[in-house]
Amino acid sequence: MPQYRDSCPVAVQCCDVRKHYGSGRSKQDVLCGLDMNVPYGAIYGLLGASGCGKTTLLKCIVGRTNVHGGYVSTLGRTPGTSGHLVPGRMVGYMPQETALFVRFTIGETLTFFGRLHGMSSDAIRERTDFLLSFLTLPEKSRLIGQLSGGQQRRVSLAAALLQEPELLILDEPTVGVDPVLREKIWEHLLDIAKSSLKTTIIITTHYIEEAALADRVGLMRGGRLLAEDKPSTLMSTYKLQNLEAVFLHLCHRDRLPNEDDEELLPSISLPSASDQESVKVQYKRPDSDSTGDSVLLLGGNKSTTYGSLKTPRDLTRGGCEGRIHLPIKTSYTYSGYEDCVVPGSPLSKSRRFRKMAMLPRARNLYALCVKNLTSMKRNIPILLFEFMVPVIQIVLFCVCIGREPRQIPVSIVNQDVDDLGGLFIGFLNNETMNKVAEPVYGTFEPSFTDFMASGLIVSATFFLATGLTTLSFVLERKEGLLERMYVAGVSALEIMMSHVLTQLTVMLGQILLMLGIALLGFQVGMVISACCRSEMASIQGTLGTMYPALLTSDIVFLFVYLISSFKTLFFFVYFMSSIQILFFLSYIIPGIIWPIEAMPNWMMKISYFLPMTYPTYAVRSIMGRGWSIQDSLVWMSYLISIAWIVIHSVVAGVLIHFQSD
Ligand SMILES: Nc1ncnc2c1ncn2[C@@H]1O[C@H](COP(=O)(O)OP(=O)(O)OP(=O)(O)O)[C@@H](O)[C@H]1O
Repeated sequence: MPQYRDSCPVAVQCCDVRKHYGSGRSKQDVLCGLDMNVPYGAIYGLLGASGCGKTTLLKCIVGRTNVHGGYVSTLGRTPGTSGHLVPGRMVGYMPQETALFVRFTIGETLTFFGRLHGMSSDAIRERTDFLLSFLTLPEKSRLIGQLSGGQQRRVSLAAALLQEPELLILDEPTVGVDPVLREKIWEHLLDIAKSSLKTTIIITTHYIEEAALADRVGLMRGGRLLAEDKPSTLMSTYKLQNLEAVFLHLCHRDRLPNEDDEELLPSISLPSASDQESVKVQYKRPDSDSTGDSVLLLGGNKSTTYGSLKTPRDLTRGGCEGRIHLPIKTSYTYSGYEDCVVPGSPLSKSRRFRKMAMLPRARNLYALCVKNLTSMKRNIPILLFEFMVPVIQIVLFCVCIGREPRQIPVSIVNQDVDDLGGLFIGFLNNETMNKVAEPVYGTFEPSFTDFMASGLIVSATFFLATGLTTLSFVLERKEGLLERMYVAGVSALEIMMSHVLTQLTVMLGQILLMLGIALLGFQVGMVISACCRSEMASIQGTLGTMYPALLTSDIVFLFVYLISSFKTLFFFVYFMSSIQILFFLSYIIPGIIWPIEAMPNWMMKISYFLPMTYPTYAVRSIMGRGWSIQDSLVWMSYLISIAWIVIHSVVAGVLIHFQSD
């Protein structure tokens, strides 16, 4: 039995939780000093109007977003701290959106999440079979995209139930589900909560009466709980027939802070209070004559309450000096569990950092790579497109550039006085002219075609990978899939690495295809000479240098993460149009079209630091001059590529971390 069950009977505890979005004038307070207690093994129904902050609260509970005040404890610890499996396999999360891969089958979807949770193949198969029959789903080979809306929601529920988590969080699971199935889902929830598994369930719903089946309900408004208790207790306390009436009654009674409460809110003037100083406060209930007093222990950023009075809402905002408005309206929502010791604390900066620096896990990488490859397999037109574009590029390039000139119009400027030259030229016609010598090749090594072909190969694959991976990220984020993967314990670094690995495979194929066309279709000299060279070193070098070229694609992921943090396709379009600028950065400055030696000195220096400059030169030297890994230019290309990868990964990781809210 986990340790927290002995020390604390609550699976989830929120104390004075505050959370806002935005800053400055656009700051929006979403959670305003919310307190919540979810007993272990209970079904907790979270009710509230649209936009009152339910989803935000759930995100705080699963550790997907940081709180700005107060603390959250989930299954005994602060969510998101290192070593805690929340987010991870201890929590099953069904978001509001269906959040499924539409091109996957039901079986593939559940296998993907099972792998992320470290389940064996047998366990996945067994649970899949059970969930399919329990949720009356069609056979597992059916594509998600071909299921009805209700069936898709049931698959989403199955993915949350798959690993039999200790905490199940369901954000409106019964929306769009028929009444029969809704009843069945509730039966199952009651079953798993009461069985030996003792799963704790938090469920949000707009169907208030459905929540009467829960062990405990929390009625939420304006970012805080108006009341929290057993449904029957709430109804008897307020002498009302149903939960809906209780909710309406509480909403009428409640007025949001700063409305017109001056005479109701007693205020006190405090002397300057330093950390851990205690202050005795007298208070009076607004709706009765009863009075009492309470001792508050004040801290710099926190305050703790002794007695029945809860933490003053304005304490943290205004600091410990001056007037404090006591939140009378919420001061009597008794939270219970007085003796509970909650081993949680606000997420500290050092903990955040530890979480960010987490090493990628092979299990997650494997599951993500299989997912990426399955996505590719299911999207043949896109895959063909990925291979066709570089082919078209190399063919057009070889057809149009570097060939022997023909049909060139020639004119002669003749300045002799007697116009004898003009007379002579007048006698010339197409038959008079005859070629007197074969054109001489090989004067310049490498030729212009050779010069550009290497750069083209490096950059053609680069652009396509950027666009397609970005698109996949934006869509996954938009459909809530990224959120779901994060809650399953996947890190941003793992998602990024899985895309690097799968794109590398595709890019290797693209490069071989382009080389084949350049060699067989157009006899590009440099490719021929590289292939004819028999020394082992040359072959190794040629292949080896492909890797820096491939790895430079990592720059993709900086853009990918920046863009995927925005939720609309607008930014994808914006990104694609900014390719104009990227053209200069990737074709002109790295010396793909024209040698960098012809640039001013300062520009040359900048060029050396760009990700494609060294790999392009290295490929050119290996193919044209037979250089190998021993040559400085070749190994420098590796170093520069690796440095770019590290820089991008760190920058992308930091950006994602701070944009995750
Ligand atoms: N990422 C975000 N950035 C800015 N504001 C946000 C963000 N997420 C939510 N909000 C805002 O916070 C408030 C609460 O949103 P939340 O999704 O938590 O509400 P909810 O109670 O779950 O609503 P519903 O029942 O309609 O799903 C809303 O006003 C919403 O616009």
